[in-house]
Amino acid sequence: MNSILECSQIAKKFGRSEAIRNATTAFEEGAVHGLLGANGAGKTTLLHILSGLIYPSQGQVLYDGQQVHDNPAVTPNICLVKSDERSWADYKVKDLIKYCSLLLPYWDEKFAVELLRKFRLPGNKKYKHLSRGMQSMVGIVKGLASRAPLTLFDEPTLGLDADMRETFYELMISDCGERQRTMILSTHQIDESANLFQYITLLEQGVVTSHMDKDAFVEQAHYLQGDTSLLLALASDPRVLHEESLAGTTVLVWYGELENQVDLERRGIKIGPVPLQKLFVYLTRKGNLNSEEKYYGNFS
Ligand SMILES: Nc1ncnc2c1ncn2[C@@H]1O[C@H](COP(=O)(O)OP(=O)(O)OP(=O)(O)O)[C@@H](O)[C@H]1O
Repeated sequence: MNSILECSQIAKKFGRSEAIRNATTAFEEGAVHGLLGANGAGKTTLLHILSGLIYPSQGQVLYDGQQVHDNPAVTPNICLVKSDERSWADYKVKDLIKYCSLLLPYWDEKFAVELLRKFRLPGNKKYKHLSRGMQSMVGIVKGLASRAPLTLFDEPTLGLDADMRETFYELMISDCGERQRTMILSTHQIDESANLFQYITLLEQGVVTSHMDKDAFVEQAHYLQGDTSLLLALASDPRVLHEESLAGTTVLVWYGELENQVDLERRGIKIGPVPLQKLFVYLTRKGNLNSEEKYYGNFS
């Protein structure tokens, strides 16, 4: 698959703190990408940089080989849906939609009206008077009806109920499939959106630690469950992300090649898949443990 968006050696400093550090990655065209990271990992900052909304302190972003920042030839292809649109507060929904239609060159008015009806959004209400979930819906209408070739959603399902989240996922899949749009979506609702993603980008403390095919990413992880005396011999391997033992049985979470799978199974160890959300949690915890001293050292 071709890459439509590439960023190389991106850094972003706010004062003395570094929100993004040396981020280099590329996003495949026509795919749905999941941007995952713990609170404060830098997802919003990275999405704002990728969309051209804010400048990196260092590095560059290329869309289809062209500079994103300060480039009017590229900007119309990109739509960013922020998680929090503070500047929309005093505008009515119908005026915001009108504004989007003027701003976004690929705007599909018919689709926008269909979405407004589907989400039952009241055109005459001001954005600030909408519930949190309804505010998210306005963002979703903007992002989907923009029909922008590259659409970035920052936590688009905040406050949405389960039915509306499912509706959004279905709309997203069908639009991406039919129109070859590229979408990058940051979310903390990993389990339920896991099926959407073809690629996963992992951000840890401002660093892109992984960008890979979602299935390949998940297939690298295994639960190993069985006799403690057998499994504890493996526990010191750096590929072990997590370990817990109870009453003679141990569970290890293994991330990486499992060379001796057949032998382990022969010795009674049960081996199973790790869901994406769990894998994310174990990877994040391990990353945090490794850097704990650096981050909390100032308080001791
Ligand atoms: N305008 C700003 N000024 C100062 N620091 C900022 C600013 N924006 C972000 N940061 C800092 O940059 C880091 C990354 O923040 P960011 O909002 O990008 O993370 P995130 O992954 O989106 O977090 P969350 O999942 O909690 O929304 C945080 O430490 C945050 O405090």
